[in-house]
Amino acid sequence: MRIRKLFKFENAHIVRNCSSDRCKYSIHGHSYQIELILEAHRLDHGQMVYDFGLLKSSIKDIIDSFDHAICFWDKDDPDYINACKKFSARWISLPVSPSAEQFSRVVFFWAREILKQTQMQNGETDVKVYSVIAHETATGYAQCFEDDVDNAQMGALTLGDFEFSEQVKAEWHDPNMYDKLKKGEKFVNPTVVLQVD
Ligand SMILES: Nc1nc2c(c(=O)[nH]1)N=C([C@H](O)[C@H](O)COP(=O)(O)OP(=O)(O)OP(=O)(O)O)CN2
Repeated sequence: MRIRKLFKFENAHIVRNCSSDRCKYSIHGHSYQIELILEAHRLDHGQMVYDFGLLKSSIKDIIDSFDHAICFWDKDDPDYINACKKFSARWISLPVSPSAEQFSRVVFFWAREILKQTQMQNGETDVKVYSVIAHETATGYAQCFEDDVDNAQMGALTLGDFEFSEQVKAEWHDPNMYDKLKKGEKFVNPTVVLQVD
């Protein structure tokens, strides 16, 4: 059984070395839509794969890091990186170039790591990320599966290789969320989700 939750954000980037001229030399933005697809072979006590409300804390926060932010590949020109950091309060440094393909890998990777460290409270036993679809435009998307996340040719993804600006971190429900993730600390699910907007 699979469920799907949609997340949206506005983000700016340059994707170096691609074929599209406008894309590789000019900062431009997209209204992204991210489809997070979870799979389980058993239902929880609420007869759900995973309560949608539980996706509105750490997983939503980390995806929302991209919103109204500029993200850049950490191998880009240092002058460009410094300018991004100087003129945008919200930025994310990525170990991979910000193509739609890499957005789908990065979101899959983060969601997988958070779920792995989540202490479930309502009988969820084998819920995992099945796929992530990153819609970059109304006409183009990239879809990632688990073997893509772990494919070294596509670029290694490790938690320590991402960096978030102070403003991004300050807007999370828990500004220490990413440090907790890196340290392998547990994310304890609430027994009741009070706010569902
Ligand atoms: N496989 C990929 N191809 C392209 C990516 C990408 O991430 N993965 N990204 C871009 C650019 O970011 C570009 O802005 C989007 O390209 P494109 O789909 O050509 O955008 P348009 O709005 O012009 O598309 P229309 O279908 O003409 O509306 C380029 N390629």
